[in-house]
Amino acid sequence: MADKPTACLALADGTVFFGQGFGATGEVVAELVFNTAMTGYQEIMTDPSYASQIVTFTFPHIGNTGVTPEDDEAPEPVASGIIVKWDPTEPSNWRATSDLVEWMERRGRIGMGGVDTRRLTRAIRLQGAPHVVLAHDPEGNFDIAALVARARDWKGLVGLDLAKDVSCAQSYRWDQGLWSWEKGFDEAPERPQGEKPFRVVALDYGAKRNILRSLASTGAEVTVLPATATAEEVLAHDPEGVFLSNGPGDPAATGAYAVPMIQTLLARDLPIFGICLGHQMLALALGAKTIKMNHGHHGANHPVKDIETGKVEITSMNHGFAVDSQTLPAGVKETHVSLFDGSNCGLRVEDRPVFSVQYHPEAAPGPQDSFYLFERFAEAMAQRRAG
Ligand SMILES: NC(=O)CC[C@H](N)C(=O)O
Repeated sequence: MADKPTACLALADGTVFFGQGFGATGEVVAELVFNTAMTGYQEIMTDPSYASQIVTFTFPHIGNTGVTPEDDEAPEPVASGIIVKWDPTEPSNWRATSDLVEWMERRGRIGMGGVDTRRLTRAIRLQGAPHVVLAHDPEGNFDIAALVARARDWKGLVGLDLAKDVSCAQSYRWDQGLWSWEKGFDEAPERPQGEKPFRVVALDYGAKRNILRSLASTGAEVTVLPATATAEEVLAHDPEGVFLSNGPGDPAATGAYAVPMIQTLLARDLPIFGICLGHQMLALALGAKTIKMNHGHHGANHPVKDIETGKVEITSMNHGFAVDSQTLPAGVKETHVSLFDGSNCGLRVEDRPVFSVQYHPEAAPGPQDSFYLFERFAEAMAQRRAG
């Protein structure tokens, strides 16, 4: 590390970490979380669910595969910043079109290297995801007291509705490729001759692209609607299935629009599938409650048990809120639990094709054990078609 630190991370409790800044300069206030994935930093940074969060990576080598537009989960990085063990290295990857530092600089995202990320991760685990300010100044001038005060004054994610901010402005038809566990990118799904694709409406609360690709690859024609779309607007597309996406912020803060919209849809006989924020909002619409977790789950190696089959899936995770399984009403079954802490990871409505999971079956990055959930959704639509 050079002599004078050029980046500074101030926690609301007064703890300060110094390091070398890279990417954009300036300062940003956010919640700090740690992510344990070994690869996929670009997908993580562009996952819209990371709005108002800074990610510290526990894996030490971040940046060494560069960046490529193919790996963007959204048009821009959404995470407010990143903290890494050491400065990103020169990329060594035939797919790379740019390096991480330049990419972050052009897109206004602050990075800090040279940090003891193990110590930082322990601090997050002990005190819960802290409110922080990350500052990068090439001159190394920091007003520490002011940074700590700003972190302390920030209200945090509880009660914060961010889904409608990161959602698309207008509805559109997904036509940007496919992805499937068996075929990888961009191979057309094989559908029986003459069979029409399923009409799926996907509500965009901050949807990752690989979710939309995965839906399309199971034979769906996906129409994406903005977060604030009403039930009437959804039903005007005559959907055969409705998908509720992942997204940032507090699920309970979407009560003004998403939850009542989902309740109206639940009165119809429609397959509904939700992921992450979509799972939490579906639970709220069914009458359950959500809670803020201590430090959440962020990584690509989280074991989850399917209670009904006993099978364990290794999953990709990114959430700081969770459904309180004690509050699931009669007729709603818990289907999956985290083997790390027993928290709720899935639900289904008994005798109806309505289900959701807390984790990310589309991976990006992560293991692909859970892709079967997209097939389950397609199967539910096929059954509905068959009458
Ligand atoms: N990935 C997501 O959809 C995250 C959902 C929600 N914002 C949470 O942190 O729990």
